[in-house]
Amino acid sequence: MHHQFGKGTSLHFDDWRVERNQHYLLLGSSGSGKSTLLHHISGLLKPTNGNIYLNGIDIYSLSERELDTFRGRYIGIVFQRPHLIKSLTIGQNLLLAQGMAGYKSDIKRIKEVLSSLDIREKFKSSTEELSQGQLQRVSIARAVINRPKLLIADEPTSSLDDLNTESVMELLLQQSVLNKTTLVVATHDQRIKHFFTNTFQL
Ligand SMILES: Nc1ncnc2c1ncn2[C@@H]1O[C@H](COP(=O)(O)OP(=O)(O)OP(=O)(O)O)[C@@H](O)[C@H]1O
Repeated sequence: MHHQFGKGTSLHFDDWRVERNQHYLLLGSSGSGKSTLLHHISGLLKPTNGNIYLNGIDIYSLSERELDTFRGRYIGIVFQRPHLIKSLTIGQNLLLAQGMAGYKSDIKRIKEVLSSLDIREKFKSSTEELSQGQLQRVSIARAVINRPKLLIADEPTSSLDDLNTESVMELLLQQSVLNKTTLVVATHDQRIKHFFTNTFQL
């Protein structure tokens, strides 16, 4: 696969096959193209050449609208920062994620996911009432709420101390097992290497 940014950087990626329910670490130094590749596989950036198949579907053959729904249903993304909507409660943020994927509201599911992340009591709280660690849990909750096939995390630990790094990694692995989701974590953080047997080096 290949990506060309205008007349600037040209990136080449070897073929990468990701097996269902496995955990993968995407490693590469700064500028090697980790975020670009994550954008490709998240359905956010069409590669200049090459295809991305998820569940047998060539995702960039979908219309923009179909791809939006597909992404909401099958791909969960944990960004470095939570990106929650401040004017909504935690519960409402998760309801929105269900709606965006074309699903009906399922409050039982929301409470179940919040419980599994130990923040069930924050359902009615506003985002300002939560600590950074709790917000990161909400962001993991939002990523798994629709039981995606693929859970992607971009540098989830680079700004965390050692203790929080361990705990976020344990949560991501636990949630991927609980929701039967393939996990892909991109990082240059050597501290989390030992959590993975599968690595893809850029
Ligand atoms: N929108 C863009 N326009 C032009 N060049 C870009 C664009 N996005 C990324 N690049 C270039 O592509 C290369 C890869 O960038 P990318 O962000 O994918 O790397 P990365 O491995 O995620 O880096 P980091 O670990 O520093 O976040 C870099 O040289 C970057 O300058």
